[in-house]
Order: sequence, then C-alpha cells, then structure tokens
Amino acid sequence: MSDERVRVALLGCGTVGSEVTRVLLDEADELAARVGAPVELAGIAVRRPDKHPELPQELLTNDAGALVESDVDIVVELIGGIEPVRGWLLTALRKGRSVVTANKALLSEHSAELAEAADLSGADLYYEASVAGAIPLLRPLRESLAGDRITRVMGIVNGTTNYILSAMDATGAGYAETLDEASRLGYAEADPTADVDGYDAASKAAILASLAFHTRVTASDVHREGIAGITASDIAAARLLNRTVKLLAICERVTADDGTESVSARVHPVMIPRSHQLAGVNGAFNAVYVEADAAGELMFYGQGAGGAPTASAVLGDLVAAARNRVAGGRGPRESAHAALPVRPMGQTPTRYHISLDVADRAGVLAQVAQAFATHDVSIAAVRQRDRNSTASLVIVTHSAPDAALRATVDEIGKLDVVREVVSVMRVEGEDS
Ligand SMILES: NC(=O)c1ccc[n+]([C@@H]2O[C@H](COP(=O)([O-])OP(=O)(O)OC[C@H]3O[C@@H](n4cnc5c(N)ncnc54)[C@H](O)[C@@H]3O)[C@@H](O)[C@H]2O)c1
Ligand SMILES: N[C@@H](CCO)C(=O)O
Ligand code: NA
Repeated sequence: MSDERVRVALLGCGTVGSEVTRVLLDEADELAARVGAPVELAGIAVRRPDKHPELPQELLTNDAGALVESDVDIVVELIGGIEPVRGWLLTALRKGRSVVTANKALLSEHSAELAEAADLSGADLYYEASVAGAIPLLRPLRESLAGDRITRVMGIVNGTTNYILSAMDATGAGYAETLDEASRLGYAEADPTADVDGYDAASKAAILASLAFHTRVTASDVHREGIAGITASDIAAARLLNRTVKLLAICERVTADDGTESVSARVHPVMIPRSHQLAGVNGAFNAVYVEADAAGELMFYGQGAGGAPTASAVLGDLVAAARNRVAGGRGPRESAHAALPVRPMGQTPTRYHISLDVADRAGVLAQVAQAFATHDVSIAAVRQRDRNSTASLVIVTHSAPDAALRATVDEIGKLDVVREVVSVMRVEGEDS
C-alpha cells in the first residue's frame, strides 16, 4: 500500500453526504485496501457547523470555496444546484483536483465546460450517482458499451414521481400526501417541483443522451412534461386498457430516410401495458433499457434515489478517482465527437391514446375520424362504450409526428360532438 494519502474534500452533508461521510469514517481501512492508499477526509463543508454535533468538529467548515482551494486530491460535491457549486468545481478541476458529483442539474447544463477544465489539468470527472442513483449505468455507457452503437435508452429515472404514480395507481392515494412521503424518505429534490415537473428526469435524459450518442445534449434540448397534470381520469383510462402510467425518459438515435442521424430526448408521462417490464418498477426504484446494435437489449434496475443507495454510486466513483491518483492514469474523458443535431419534439414519431366523451348519435365517429385523416394520423384501435346520451371513445393511434398528433387533439377538442377530452397520453409498448 502507498504511504501517500488521498485527501478528500466533501461539499454538503445532507441526505447523500451524511451517508458518504459515515462510510468514509467507518470503513476507512476497507476503502484504503481497495484504493491502495489511505483515503483521508480532509474537510466537510456544511452550511451551519453548529447543526452537526454528530460529525468530527475539526473537519467542519462553512467555507466550501476555501476547502476546494486547500490541499486536497478529490472534491466530492453533494450540495446540488448550479451556483455557486459550478464555480467551485471549475476551480477544483482547473487546479487538477478530481471531482465526484451527484449533481445532474449542473452536469446537464455545464458538462462541456467542466469536461474541458478536467481535460486541461488531467483531472477526473465522475458522476455515476447523478442518474439512477445506485444503479451502475453511466459507467456501462461510458466504458462497457464504448465499442457498440447505442440506438435507444429508455426508462424510469425519477424515484419521486415513480413513487407518486405507483401509489396513485395502487391505492388511489392523493398526490400531495404521496409527495410529502417521498420527501420524508429522502427521494425528492430540495425543491420537489424539480421532480414533479420533470426537470430532474430531463437533466438525467440529457446526461444519458450525451453519453449514449457521443453528443452534447443539454437539459434545454430535452422535451419535458411532468406529472402535475396527471389526474385520476388518466389513471382510470389507463386501467381500462390494462395499462399503467409511468414518467419515462426516452433518448433515441433517429435515422431519417436520407440516412442522416439526429437525437431525440424527451421526458413525459406514458401509458404502458401492465405486462411491460417497466410497469412492475414501483416506488423509488428506477429501471433503464439500453438498446445497442451488437449487445441487443440490456436492462438496468435498482434503487434510483435515497441516501444510502446514492452514496454507493458516489463511493464507487470516489474509489475509481482515488485509484487513478495512486496508480496514475485517468478515467474516461468526455466523448462528444458525433455532435448529432437534436430533433425537435414536433418531428419525433410518437403514438397517442385519446379518451373522449362524445354525443351518442349518427356521424360522430366519422367526424372524429376525419380530424385524424386531416392530419395524416392513422388510427390503430377504437373502442366505444355507451352511457345514456353520451358515448365514451378510446382511440389509440399508430406512430405519427408528435406535432400532427397534437394538432389532431386540438381539432377534436373543438368539435361540437365532443363533450369532453377525458385523457390524452402517449403510449409505448404493444398490448399482449
Ligand atoms: N437524495 C437523493 O436520492 C439523490 C439521488 C441522486 C442524486 N442526488 C443529488 O445529490 C445532491 C445532494 O442531494 P441530497 O438529497 O443529499 O440534498 P440535501 O438537500 O439533503 O443536502 C444538500 C446539503 O447541502 C448543504 N448546503 C447547501 N449549501 C451549502 C453550502 N454553501 N456549503 C455547504 N453546504 C451547503 C445543505 O445544507 C444540505 O445539507 C444533489 O445534487 C441531488 O440532486 C440526490
Ligand atoms: N429526486 C431524485 C433523486 C435521485 O436522483 C429522484 O426522485 O429520483
Ligand atoms: Na447511477
């Protein structure tokens, strides 16, 4: 074992940081054996040192900037958000300190400048915990699949919304009470609207698309819809079709007829059949499918949120960065050489489920069908149920550009014969 110590600065000691601290202090010998040198916690930046009587007081500081500037080898950032963290991590990387972070908000907007700073100094930048918590997913994309051609990455990447949707589906539980419970369990972001409105999942989709397609994709490139608009009617409509509702991140390599390639990245609620493997992913669990030319279909499943699971991914990165310090060498650099354009959502092929209450009289179905024909949207299935003077129509379309599907829904909503558009949602997967 090397005598040289690997000195670690920890920024933030909340849900994830406290678990990382516990392992660093309690498992120091084990970590040293794995790294090949002692891993020393040089300091912990917290907002209020007096609020942390449980931590070794000599390690605490409220000056994260000074800790980053001090004589450390690796900075582990578990504060979250963009500023002031971005400045601290750029400083760390420029000074040659390796960075380990769980901060998807920052990476999905600023990974290019962080990667460039890391390249200039030869430091490592690791962020496995930023997507799908404990699940090893970024390392497989960056390393194991580096020789393959990935065509699709699709999955459940937000534990908070999955927890809420699972509860709504299973028990009809209310939205607010379920969100409170997700926060209490440590799944939700400091501002849970980041989860509920899909920002967190969109950040993760940007990171996944960037790695899968060797292209810089930022969160603002990702089409984003959250779950705040999901109603009991949507859940009931899904149930009638033997489907359930999940918030999915979908990243695809799209090849046009002329062979040119682009990237589509989106986050939105989706109805999937109950027989679909993602339908059985409940609570704060995440699951991500990866499709690649040679590997075929791969599935990654596990705990996507929570202090201990996320700390597992952080510590794995910390060991990797520490090993590089001891043995020399670097982890994988940013790979963005493909630089594919991002396809706008309107041009992305999707399929819709539309549930309507319509007047129960002759010619209604023809008017509704005409709206689909006008926008060149082909219908895959129609189901009608009568209720007194109203009929309920459930329509599932074939794949069409999302803009055409939206225009169809708008037009249907304006028809006199349509009493109510009960539920509109995209669908994935075939009914068995
Ligand atoms: N909780 C999870 O399940 C989870 C999972 C994956 C990734 N993440 C990410 O991990 C990071 C941390 O998440 P968390 O859940 O532990 O958040 P948290 O809010 O529990 O912890 C963040 C801590 O940082 C502290 N902090 C804020 N400003 C500070 C400053 N200037 N100096 C020092 N400390 C400061 C806060 O007081 C808080 O204790 C975020 O980027 C989050 O997105 C969290
Ligand atoms: N708030 C995030 C934490 C994990 O990144 C979630 O609910 O999935
Ligand atoms: Na992960």
